[in-house]
Amino acid sequence: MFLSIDAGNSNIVFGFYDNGSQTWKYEHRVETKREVSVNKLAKDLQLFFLEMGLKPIQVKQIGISSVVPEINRTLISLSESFFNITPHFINEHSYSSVNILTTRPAEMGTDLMANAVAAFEAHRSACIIVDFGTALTFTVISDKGEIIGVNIVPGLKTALKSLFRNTSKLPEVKLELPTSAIGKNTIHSIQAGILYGYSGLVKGMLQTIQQELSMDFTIIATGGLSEILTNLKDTFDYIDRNLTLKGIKIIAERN
Ligand SMILES: Nc1ncnc2c1ncn2[C@@H]1O[C@H](COP(=O)(O)OP(=O)(O)O)[C@@H](O)[C@H]1O
Ligand SMILES: CC(C)(COP(=O)(O)O)[C@@H](O)C(=O)NCCC(=O)O
Ligand SMILES: [K+]
Repeated sequence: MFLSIDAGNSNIVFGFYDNGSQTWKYEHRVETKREVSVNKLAKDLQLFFLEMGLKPIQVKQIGISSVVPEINRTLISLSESFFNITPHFINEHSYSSVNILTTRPAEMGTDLMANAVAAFEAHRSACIIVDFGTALTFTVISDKGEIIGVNIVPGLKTALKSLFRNTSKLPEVKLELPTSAIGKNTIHSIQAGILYGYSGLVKGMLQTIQQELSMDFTIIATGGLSEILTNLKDTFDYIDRNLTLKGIKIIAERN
């Protein structure tokens, strides 16, 4: 099995690709804690392996993308101690063949790079990837697979949490699309505001980008919150929750 580790600002995702069935057969998610120890992660994984009837020796290769530098060392140590494998830790040198048309290519999140590589590998067309994570990001890729640019907005949950934290009377609500965009009580008002507001943001951003470049793109959604805005299902050509895991595997295997 190949193990992709995708360390995001909210979750560390361990995705296991089974070569036999050619599927992402197992997935384990843990909350991202900046202070986490190797031991704690190893114990979590051990329990997961026990539940799934897996053994560490079944993992033959590991690729890691992290946008949380505080835990990089921990993830590398975990790969070495739990799996006895030196992982491919993705950095800006891992994808030197990809043309990045931004002014500071090294700054770009390796998760966004992984998304871009996986999307272009699958579709071979100009794409925009909308990643619904802690941040909501739009990554624009040309029909030659070049990274044209990125757009970063607070994610749905991040916006909601910030509203809750910065007000006295507003509660943290469930991220569920209400039937009406006009709120009739506080909870409904927040849900309508965040969910219909973000639907408009996503549609508007995609339209603005496509107009600016005078071309159409294949639109791919990914990330933990990619299925919350159910009213956007016609806006996306594809929803692929495993896009980042796939990209990590492709990049690691090329290196
Ligand atoms: N299946 C799910 N259903 C609802 N919320 C989810 C699901 N998966 C992840 N989330 C939440 O979505 C948010 C973004 O998750 P994720 O895409 O993993 O973020 P990141 O990549 O920034 O760590 C987090 O708050 C996470 O708890
Ligand atoms: C934009 C991000 C915060 C997204 O992270 P996530 O929401 O997946 O946790 C991450 O890709 C990042 O820290 N990027 C570095 C800045 C950049 O991509 O330009
Ligand atoms: K992510």
